[in-house]
Amino acid sequence: MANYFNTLPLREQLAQLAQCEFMDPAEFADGVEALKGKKLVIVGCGAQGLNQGLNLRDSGLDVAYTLRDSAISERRQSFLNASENGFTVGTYEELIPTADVVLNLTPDKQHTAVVNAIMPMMKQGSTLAYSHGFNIVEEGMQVRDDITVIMVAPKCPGSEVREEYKRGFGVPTLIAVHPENDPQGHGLAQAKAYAAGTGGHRAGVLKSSFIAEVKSDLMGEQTILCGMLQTGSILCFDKMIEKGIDAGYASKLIQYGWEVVTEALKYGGVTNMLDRLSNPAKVKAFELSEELKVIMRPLYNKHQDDIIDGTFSRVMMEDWANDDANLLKWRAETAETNFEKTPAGDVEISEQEFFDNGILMVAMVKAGVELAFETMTAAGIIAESAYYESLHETPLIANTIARKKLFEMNRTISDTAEYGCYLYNHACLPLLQDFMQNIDTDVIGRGLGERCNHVDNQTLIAINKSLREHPVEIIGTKLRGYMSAMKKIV
Ligand SMILES: NC(=O)C1=CN([C@@H]2O[C@H](COP(=O)(O)OP(=O)(O)OC[C@H]3O[C@@H](n4cnc5c(N)ncnc54)[C@H](OP(=O)(O)O)[C@@H]3O)[C@@H](O)[C@H]2O)C=CC1
Ligand SMILES: CC(=O)[C@](C)(O)C(=O)O
Ligand SMILES: [Mg+2]
Ligand SMILES: [Mg+2]
Repeated sequence: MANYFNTLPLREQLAQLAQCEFMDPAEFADGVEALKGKKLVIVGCGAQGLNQGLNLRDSGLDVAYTLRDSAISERRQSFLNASENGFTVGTYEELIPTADVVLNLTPDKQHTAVVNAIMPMMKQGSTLAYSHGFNIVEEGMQVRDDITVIMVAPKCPGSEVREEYKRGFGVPTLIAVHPENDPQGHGLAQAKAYAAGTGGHRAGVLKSSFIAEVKSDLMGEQTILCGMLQTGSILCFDKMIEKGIDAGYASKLIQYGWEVVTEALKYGGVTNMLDRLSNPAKVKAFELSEELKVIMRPLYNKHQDDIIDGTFSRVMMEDWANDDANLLKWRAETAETNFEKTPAGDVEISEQEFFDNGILMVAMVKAGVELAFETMTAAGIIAESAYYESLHETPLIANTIARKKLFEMNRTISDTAEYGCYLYNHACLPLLQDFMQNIDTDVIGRGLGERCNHVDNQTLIAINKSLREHPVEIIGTKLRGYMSAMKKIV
């Protein structure tokens, strides 16, 4: 198999990257009807598998799980996830031949093996569904001609797919039909029904392509969503300890701070996040963010370039072939960081204090969101897709850090995302060393205090204009307008 994207002429590559159409909520008027009475069999019951299955069942669909024999015989967590939630669990032989739709929710690294194992058992005219296009786009998986191939990709960690559904909302979702596999022409109807079943249609659905989803998802997860939050956590914590801030306070400010400051993003974009600061703090956060964007832009470009030309996938797949040696090593190293090893203190931090004492965190989020958005759109990704993959998903990732720090984030995201997050972290830590030399507790840990309350009007006017006119804010205002059912988290 070869990288599918790299086999296409540039004309087709650009066309596929640009596939992105915001779907009017009216297009989901039929809800899950296209899948009603169909047998949905999910392969894998992990982050996406369990949470999507719970939502699909609550939406009235017939859902069962098929797991590899060892998961069942050893009663592994995936077996417990499915059985303890009352789902039928069976082997491939028992369930795949009965399935109308097989949802492949196993780790990307396992997709080729899994699809090769289940495809011979899939009935004529059935459907194979993915939640990330890696196997099709980066590995070039060839699926039997009679099988419909679709994708329903939540722009969100598995845990929050369920939490937002339970709140009566959902998460932005990209859907696609693989152009090489839509023999009955019902791929889109099934993808729409699947998206409605997960609740994605309440937040917003983009009619995308496997290529557009992969090339944006890999970029968002490696940079702003996971890489920036990991690097920012480590740098901000170590700086506060160096400057004598209480370790428990520093740990809590970061662990919960990302969630608090990015919740402001969710409701009102970067503008609202900075508006939560005092004017002197806003000016400081803007200046730090501009400095960070200059330093980090080459790194964001490199990540996007390596994703587009397949270098990232090739390097990661070499680690897959080496039994995940680097992934496991980097996971263990992350666990040994001071931030991860320091429990959050039993100290009260008000919502506003997270902003006032976390100016650098606000600056990092602003820089990461804008850089990721700018880099994705420069690579041909459409603004709506880039928005969901940068600004909107950041608070959803921050929710996982609030639960159990970087451990929980890296446990909840896919192994693909985790691998890319570590690549970014290893490059960004040294990149920001000089920048961090000039950082003090006024922007992380203690805040500006009252000594600084003068702001030049022209400067503030220019900053407010710049914030409001960034393209991520323009498209964000439009897309958040469709999210009337969005619920508060903090
Ligand atoms: N994690 C996330 O938040 C997101 C993930 N995705 C995509 O969703 C898909 C699933 O990812 P995710 O939910 O993170 O995966 P997880 O690692 O959380 O779960 C994987 C599941 O697959 C099973 N599994 C692992 N290896 C095999 C194998 N060789 N054969 C059969 N089953 C296997 C595991 O069970 P056991 O090992 O017990 O057999 C487990 O149940 C991926 O394509 C990912 O890119 C998309 C958006 C977000
Ligand atoms: C959660 C999500 O959207 C990621 C980061 O893309 C993933 O886990 O692969
Ligand atoms: Mg993603
Ligand atoms: Mg991903």
